[in-house]
Amino acid sequence: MIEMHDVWKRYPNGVEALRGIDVKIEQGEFVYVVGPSGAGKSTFIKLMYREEKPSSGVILINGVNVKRVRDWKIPYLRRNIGVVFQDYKLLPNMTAYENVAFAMEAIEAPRRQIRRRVEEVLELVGLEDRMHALPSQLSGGEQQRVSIARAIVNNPSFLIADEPTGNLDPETSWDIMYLLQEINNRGTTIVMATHNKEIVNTMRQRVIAIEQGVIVRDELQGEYGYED
Ligand SMILES: Nc1ncnc2c1ncn2[C@@H]1O[C@H](COP(=O)(O)OP(=O)(O)OP(=O)(O)O)[C@@H](O)[C@H]1O
Repeated sequence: MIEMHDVWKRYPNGVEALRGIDVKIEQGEFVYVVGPSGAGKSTFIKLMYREEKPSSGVILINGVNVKRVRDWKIPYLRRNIGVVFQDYKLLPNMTAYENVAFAMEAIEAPRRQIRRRVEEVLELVGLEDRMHALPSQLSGGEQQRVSIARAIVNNPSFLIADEPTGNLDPETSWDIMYLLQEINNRGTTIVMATHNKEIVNTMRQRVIAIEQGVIVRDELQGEYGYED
């Protein structure tokens, strides 16, 4: 479970990106985070994987207060949280296989486990035939599949995605959504910030809307609710 209690985020330049966030996300949920540009969606998501720290308030990830986690323990916290970005963030000089394996090497998984598990997740995302390709040899949708494989390879409880379909055409975006749905069906909690109205309105999952740093709407089977 992810819990936030009266969470505020003030950046050093004085911008208050989040102003008193209270939220609970249970294991197994699929949650869309929507809202206008600059509303605080990315900040909300960055706090979950501790890319940013809250200025005040408490964030618990499976009961662990992320503020109290010492820096050297962050890799262990992150092991439980896979992250997917709009621009994939793959290492350009490593193959698809190596990009995914790297995430297991980082947590010092046993070598014999790595090969089996990396092949398994690349198969799950439909890339078993492309595993020795470099990112530059893959389409945007394929690169996003690699990044999803990398995010789930260590079996995290949570998958956090910031605009994962932002650079993809509508058809490829839907392929990625079906993949995320399949991962959610297997028990992984998914939190996804998005501007994709069609996807949110078709999937009808929980929707949290943020405006000016405040949660203004939190609905099960919600709608996108904006025009863009
Ligand atoms: N590192 C930072 N330093 C200072 N201000 C920041 C920083 N990151 C974000 N902000 C500001 O905080 C506010 C919220 O930004 P955030 O990126 O969380 O919004 P967003 O809802 O994700 O927007 P978008 O939909 O455009 O990605 C904005 O006013 C932004 O300019």
